[in-house]
Amino acid sequence: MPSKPLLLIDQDGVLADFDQGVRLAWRAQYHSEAPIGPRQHFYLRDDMAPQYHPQLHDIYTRPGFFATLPPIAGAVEALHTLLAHGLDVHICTAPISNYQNCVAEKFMWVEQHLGHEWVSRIILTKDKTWVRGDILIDDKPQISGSLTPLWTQWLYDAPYNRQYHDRRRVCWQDTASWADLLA
Ligand SMILES: Nc1ncnc2c1ncn2[C@H]1C[C@H](O)[C@@H](COP(=O)(O)O)O1
Ligand SMILES: [Mg+2]
Repeated sequence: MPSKPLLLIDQDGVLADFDQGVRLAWRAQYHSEAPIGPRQHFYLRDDMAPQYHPQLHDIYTRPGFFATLPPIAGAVEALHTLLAHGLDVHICTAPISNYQNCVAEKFMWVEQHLGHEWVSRIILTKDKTWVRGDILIDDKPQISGSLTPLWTQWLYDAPYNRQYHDRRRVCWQDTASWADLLA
């Protein structure tokens, strides 16, 4: 690992809690728990029966969904710590194809939770393999794209990726899992 690696940090599932946002929105609208089975797949719809897919889609495409996602525990503090230690930290995030609310709201989320100076650290792309970096911290177990990535992925821990043991695993609250970035 280079002494000061260029870090790419995913947003949904690493900084902003997409799953919890869906659960909260579902509860608020339907006054019941979201009908999500055990989390085994990256995409939430793959852990939900098909009859609920339209309601799920409606939730995550509506205005306000991405802007109001709760932060993942420890994420905001971790990013400030990494920057304070001199690392070159960027937020590398893919918008959904129904981009109308998602794109602006991802920027709003970063400004609200990390501060305005972090907005210029956002890299928005549908294909993360085009982005240069040393390490990409991302919860998605299979990141596809048209290039061979220059970065190495560290898998951000989530229930739906625990069957993967081929990569380093990170969790903000487990400070030992990323402490060597600060060395
Ligand atoms: N768990 C998820 N289910 C459905 N859609 C998801 C999930 N996590 C993220 N997404 C969406 C929302 C994001 O804008 C894009 C890309 O996510 P990323 O964290 O940048 O890979 O997919
Ligand atoms: Mg993600």
